[in-house]
Amino acid sequence: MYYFMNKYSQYTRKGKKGKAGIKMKGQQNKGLVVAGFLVFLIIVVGFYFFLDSVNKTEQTASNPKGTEKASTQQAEVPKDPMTPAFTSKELTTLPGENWITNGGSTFNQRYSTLNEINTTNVKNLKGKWVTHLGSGQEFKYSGEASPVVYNGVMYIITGADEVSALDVKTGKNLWIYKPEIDELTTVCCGWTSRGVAIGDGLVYVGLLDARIVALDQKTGKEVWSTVVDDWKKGYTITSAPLYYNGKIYTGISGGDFGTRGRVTAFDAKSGKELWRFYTIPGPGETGHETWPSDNDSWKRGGAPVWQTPAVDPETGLLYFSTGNAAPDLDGSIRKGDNLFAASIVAIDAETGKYKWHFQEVHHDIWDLDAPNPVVLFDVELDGKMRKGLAQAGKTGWVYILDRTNGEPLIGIDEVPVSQDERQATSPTQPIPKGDAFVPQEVTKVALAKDAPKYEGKFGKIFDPFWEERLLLKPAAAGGANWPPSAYNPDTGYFYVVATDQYQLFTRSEEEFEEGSVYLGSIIAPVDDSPRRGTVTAIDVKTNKIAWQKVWDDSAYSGVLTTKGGLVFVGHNDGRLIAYDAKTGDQVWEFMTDAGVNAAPIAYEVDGKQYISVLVAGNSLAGTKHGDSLWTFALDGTIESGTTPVADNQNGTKDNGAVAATANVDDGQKVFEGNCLACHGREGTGGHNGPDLQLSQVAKDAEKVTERVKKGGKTMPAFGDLLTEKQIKDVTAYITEVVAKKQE
Ligand SMILES: O=C(O)c1cc(C(=O)O)c2c(n1)C(=O)C(=O)c1cc(C(=O)O)[nH]c1-2
Repeated sequence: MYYFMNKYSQYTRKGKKGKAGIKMKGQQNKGLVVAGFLVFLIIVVGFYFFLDSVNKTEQTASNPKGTEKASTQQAEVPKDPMTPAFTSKELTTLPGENWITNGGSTFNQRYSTLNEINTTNVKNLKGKWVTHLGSGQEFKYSGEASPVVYNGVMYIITGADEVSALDVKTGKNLWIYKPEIDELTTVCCGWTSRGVAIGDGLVYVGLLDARIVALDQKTGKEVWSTVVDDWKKGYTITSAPLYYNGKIYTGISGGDFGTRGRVTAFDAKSGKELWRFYTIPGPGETGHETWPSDNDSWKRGGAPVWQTPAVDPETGLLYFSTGNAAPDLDGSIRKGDNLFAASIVAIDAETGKYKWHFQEVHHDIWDLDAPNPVVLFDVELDGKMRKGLAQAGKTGWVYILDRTNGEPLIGIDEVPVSQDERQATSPTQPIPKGDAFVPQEVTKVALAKDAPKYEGKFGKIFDPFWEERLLLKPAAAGGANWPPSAYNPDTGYFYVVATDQYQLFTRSEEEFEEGSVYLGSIIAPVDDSPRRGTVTAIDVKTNKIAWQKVWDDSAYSGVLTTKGGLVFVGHNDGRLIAYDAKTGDQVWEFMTDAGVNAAPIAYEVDGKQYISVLVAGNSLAGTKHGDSLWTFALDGTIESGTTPVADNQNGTKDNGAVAATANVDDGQKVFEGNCLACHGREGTGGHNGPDLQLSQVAKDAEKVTERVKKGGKTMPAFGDLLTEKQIKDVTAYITEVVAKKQE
């Protein structure tokens, strides 16, 4: 690429020739001395500026793996961090030195071939560096991204959609990209991003305002920007894009806003759209007949794709899983199976043409869809190597398929599933043989009567005035939600983090209005019911559980597994934990400074293995927020639990003067920054949070203030996050504006 080329490139190449010519070592060759001097100069001028100067094309040709060492200097010559147009082989190779896609490779296995850190020595693992990314501490931001690393530079995105390039040796920030994003009012599930893609000298980012942008890898400046759809209609991007074969693939979120899901391919160099595959087929396309209602329900039928797809160059297919049909919780106005919602789908990676699908829940009305990324693996079954694909559903089941044709690798039966009689039109559900990793329950209750297993009082955080409701498990949050699973070829186990919790459902009528939440009914957490998390190893040959850890909180981070026989998972309480991949025995833990709600990665620097993870909390999991990128190594010196909490760099905790009177407009801003993700716009219900317009608590200022300060079981306490003035303002907004709307 042109703009990486400059005067230093020739010298660099000469230096490399010198290195390559080890036979020349010791010669008082003038050229070599010049080359050596230049290498020295380059090192002194600094890692980044040196790399700025390298001609990528020539480097790739002369040093494809970037592994040569300087013969004229003790210090190593830094490798070229400018990413080439990665070949499909590079992208499918399981990660070792680098971690170049969101899921480690286009197989999404999140398995590192490094084993320097292993079951024997992991007890010595300590923090090497911690970098505060300077954004993302506000409650509305969730830190869900895995970093990518290429030749010494890491790229990481925060919940504020700010991208940082970090020097992996020191954690030093090389540049930071702060996108210009409008004041968004329709972000369905909070401000978050699950990562970026890299390749061909660019960093590719999906933004919450439904744009996809490419950044210059060395400066962080925007090179191109393409609007995927209109955020005002509810479209948004939270997933990491995928770079493959000169293309960028991205899905789109917004299933709860009556959008039409899709995967779109763009030209990686220009950002030009190449094709789009709608996850709700239009007239004449395969699957359109599964939307028989003659009310155009398919046009706003959801089925978003908010995970990074996987690709297998051998099958030539792009694989991804899909979200809920819309409206999520009212099937009566969208009869039929509603393809391709709650499904695993395979399309031609080059043309975007449909190949096969597997629907996990037909005509889903519970929001038990399929947001967990698909994982590809090869496994020997009955003496034959098979091309497998696994996906962990919100249903609490793992679906294991043959990725060449979408047929189950292990049996899956169609069985009737309990659905509400008014809404169901197709009451069957594919249930895999094997073990579900969270118990299944869909229980109908009338008011607070006879809820099996759950003995608590309903509606602790809101008043029980609904006439009819259902108690469900798993809840809409899962089962397995977005936190990515991993596959370890050494153990043959598929590792899943999941949540086992109840949820209340009640029916309400809802008209479609463009750009507004379109759920169809209401779901809400059950404040005093038990919530557990599970970390589960599933044997892909049998679909049976090999081991399982049960936590007393949700497990909401994602998984890294390694050749060192380890499984790393983050905990809501701030710990990063390592288990023995084979036995599930806990072998290490380390306390960081906020909720660990993102999947860790592994890579190598100067022959030493590092583990990195974004530690920034999650609004839906209700964990403590932060803005740190933590990196661990065997020679690290930072002790567990010793790093101070980062200063809040976004000013929400200003401890400023408390104004005498509350300001409703200011309260609205506080609400939109902190409450909207769960409670929805104007409090009408979002994800996990009840509809405040129906709430009795929301009418009472004292109770609102108390709830905001102290939180409830599933609602976090904001007492430490907001100032007194902000709490007053938001109380005024809720009681004077939101709750009044019900009258
Ligand atoms: O339907 C959608 O488009 C959509 C998008 C997202 C998202 O993009 O974050 C979530 C969900 N649904 C969802 O159902 C859900 O439980 C969820 C949890 C989270 C999160 O960030 O923790 N996002 C989302």
